[in-house]
Amino acid sequence: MSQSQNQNFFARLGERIDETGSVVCVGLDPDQSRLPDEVRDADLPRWQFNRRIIDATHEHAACYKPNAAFYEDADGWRALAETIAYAHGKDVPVIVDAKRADIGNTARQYAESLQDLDADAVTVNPYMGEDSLKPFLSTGLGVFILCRTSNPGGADIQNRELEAGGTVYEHVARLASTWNENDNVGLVVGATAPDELEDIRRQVPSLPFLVPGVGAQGGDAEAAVEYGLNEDGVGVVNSTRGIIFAGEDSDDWAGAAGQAAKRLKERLDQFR
Ligand SMILES: O=c1ccn([C@@H]2O[C@H](COP(=O)(O)O)[C@@H](O)[C@H]2O)c(=O)[nH]1
Repeated sequence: MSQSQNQNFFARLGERIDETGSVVCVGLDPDQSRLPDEVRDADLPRWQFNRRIIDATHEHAACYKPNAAFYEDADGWRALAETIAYAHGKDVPVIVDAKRADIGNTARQYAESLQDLDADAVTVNPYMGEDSLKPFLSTGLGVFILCRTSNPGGADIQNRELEAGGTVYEHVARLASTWNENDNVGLVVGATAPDELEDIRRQVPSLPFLVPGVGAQGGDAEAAVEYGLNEDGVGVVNSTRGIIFAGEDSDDWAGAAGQAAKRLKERLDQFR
């Protein structure tokens, strides 16, 4: 277990938010078809890209969020491990957006491999129920449970009304509270669903949210801050393509990412 995994994730995240004055979660999804020429021929281009993005953005980053989908090959896993170590060197916690869950025996392997990678937190999918999440909940990892996702189809299942009353996403939010025995549970709630964000915040005032969907997905930044942060001001708002590819056509692509992270921090600050 790393030093960062010894401290409660949300306590550490709260400290980082205080240190930087930022609730920006910078996504690190190094789409290989969009990497600048400068890093394409390097050893581990995704890692070289991330290193430059981290250098340019860390002052404005409450945390980083690499999405596992962009690393799921042999070189990718190495690039992800280097990226996490480098972010830690800058004192920034890392959420691996992996949306994991499985039967307990398999989920244990997922949880162990994320701990080996030195992730600080992970996203998980609640669809398979409590036993599929227990291996994550019982670690030192922060665990963000998908509650109301930002994609257009997020409403298909998550907004369904239950016969017993309330919606599926409300049920997930309530269950998540009961699974929070180790104070390490948060929720993923998209900024593209501001009404649901407000509703979920009312149901669970103390859980921190990871709010994706501002930037490229056009979500509501004000609602993301107003409802994404818990009563202690802990929670983060993610933007990925809007930051890391802000300078896609520029020679100073890393500088442009730094400026985009700073601009988002300042925009979100207006609502804190
Ligand atoms: O509901 C969700 C859950 C996860 N994501 C992930 O966040 C980033 C968003 O990237 P943008 O470029 O800022 O759109 C990406 O990794 C998604 O897979 C999400 O968008 N919505």
